[in-house]
Amino acid sequence: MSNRFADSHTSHTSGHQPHASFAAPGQSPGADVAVTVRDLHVKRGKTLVFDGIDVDIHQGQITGMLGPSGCGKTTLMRSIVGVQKISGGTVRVLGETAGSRSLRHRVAYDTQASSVYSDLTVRQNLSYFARLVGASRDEVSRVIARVGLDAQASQSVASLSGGQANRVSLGIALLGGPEVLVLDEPTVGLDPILRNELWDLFRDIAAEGTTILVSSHVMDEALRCDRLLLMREGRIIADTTPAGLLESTGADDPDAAFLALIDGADIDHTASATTHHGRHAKESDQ
Ligand SMILES: Nc1ncnc2c1ncn2[C@@H]1O[C@H](COP(=O)(O)OP(=O)(O)OP(=O)(O)O)[C@@H](O)[C@H]1O
Repeated sequence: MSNRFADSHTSHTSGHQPHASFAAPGQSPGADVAVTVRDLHVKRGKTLVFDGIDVDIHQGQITGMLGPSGCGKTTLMRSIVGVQKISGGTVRVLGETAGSRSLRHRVAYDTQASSVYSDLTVRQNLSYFARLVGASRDEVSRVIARVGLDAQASQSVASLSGGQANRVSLGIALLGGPEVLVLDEPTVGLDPILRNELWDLFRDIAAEGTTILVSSHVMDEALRCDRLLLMREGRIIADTTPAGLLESTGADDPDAAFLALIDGADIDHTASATTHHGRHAKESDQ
């Protein structure tokens, strides 16, 4: 069975509600920030994934989270959605603590591994999840059209192409019109044409005011984002824009830019490790 599941959804009636805005570093005061992460520490098993990271995600933008496998993209997404146990710091989403009950219907999460029922049709899948979130039958039809699956609505998910199946999963996350949409590698395994189609859809959804956080390790997808968080080994090595990334590194393409950043980050990492080390040494001296 294909495994995709949208963990939480916005209720149809909640709409886009006003929320507190935060001034983010490098942003003008009053700029709307949907997600604020401060000094986040996360340990998973024996792995210290984050040792104090700060992130801001701006409202109504597509923020891409890119970095090699294991750098912490899923862990950061899980922290934002509120399903990750954190050992320190704060994660605020739409002015509330991540994972708060009040966010359950305002934040949708499309994980890498979840549960679309492959033996059910597209409409049956959407209808099932719509019942869970209290979305209407009309909304199911609207979402099916939104993700371009009208012609496949009566087909079983098992009979769909990979790109179509991904759109079922995205449709489930869209039920209820979430204000924040967190998508973990939604284009993985898709050919460039299908990836392009899906990114066009993300762009349309963001244009309606939805904040989208999307992870990928395909660097060319970076160019489709408004904002980029580039990660490596549990650190944010750049919080930038596509143009800023190319400009600051002088690279012609995002792959080369990322490699250039890694070179620079290795220097930063040494500096930051020294700082941490120094602080810890001082603390242990006390
Ligand atoms: N359940 C777990 N127990 C122990 N360590 C874990 C667990 N889940 C993840 N990790 C470790 O945490 C780190 C970050 O993993 P994470 O899944 O967030 O990375 P990622 O960037 O999303 O990777 P990918 O692109 O492969 O999905 C990795 O070193 C991983 O091995």
